[in-house]
Amino acid sequence: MTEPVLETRNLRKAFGALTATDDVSLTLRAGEIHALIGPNGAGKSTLIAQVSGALAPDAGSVLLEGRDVTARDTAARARAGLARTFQISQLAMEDTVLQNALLGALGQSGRPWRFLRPALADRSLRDRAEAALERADLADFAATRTADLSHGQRRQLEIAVALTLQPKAFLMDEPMAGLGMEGSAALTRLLDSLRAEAPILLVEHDMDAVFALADRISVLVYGRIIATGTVDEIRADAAVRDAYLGETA
Ligand SMILES: Nc1ncnc2c1ncn2[C@@H]1O[C@H](COP(=O)(O)OP(=O)(O)OP(=O)(O)O)[C@@H](O)[C@H]1O
Repeated sequence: MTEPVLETRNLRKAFGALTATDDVSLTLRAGEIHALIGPNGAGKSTLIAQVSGALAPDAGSVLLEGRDVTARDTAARARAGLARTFQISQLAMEDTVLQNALLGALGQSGRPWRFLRPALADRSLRDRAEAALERADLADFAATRTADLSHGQRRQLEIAVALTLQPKAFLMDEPMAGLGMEGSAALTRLLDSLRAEAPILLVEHDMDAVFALADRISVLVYGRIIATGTVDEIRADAAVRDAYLGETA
């Protein structure tokens, strides 16, 4: 089997007496959506924070394309191709959709942000930002003020901003949260097609979305992975049903 795009090995993080992630090893392979599910407080956000570099593990490592990035900070991991979308929006609400996408492209080019105005005239940056908007189904909204987008469109814009980094892997923490049926359906379609460009490690409570999208699911309970498998395998797993899925499966 080819090398995973992203891998965690034996990640451990404790907060005082509480072990929030306990010896977590998982892989993200090219072309897949790997969903991470589990009850509230299971350690999902703590795990994502260690993968992104926001939180240093007590033990274990994170590998991107086989390279150990555990010592690198979030900015260095982002430059290396790890794209994260956030639970709390990082978008500049008064700027247009295109300006937000340009900020992403500009961030990757390493130029200082105060050069946004010249950047609007920079053909290569503009092309990259416009291509990302097109990819996220937002080409028609380039000139729209970001605050005027629907909730779901803002999520699409966050993904467009991440796409300007030309990522090797996505980390997504509850992208469906707060979306209505229409927004969830649009985002599900987008994620479904994105996996071909870069695999997605997806933390998500919306089980309809997880079951529709995931190639593999890992179930985290009290900081430990109790099962990893396909949708069918996870739905049929007695321990998972007891610990988490209950009647929803
Ligand atoms: N900075 C911190 N200091 C102390 N305890 C923390 C800290 N961050 C998280 N925890 C604890 O670690 C455990 C795991 O939390 P985490 O937020 O990772 O879970 P989660 O699976 O993401 O939950 P949710 O689904 O509610 O987002 C929880 O018991 C939480 O209270």
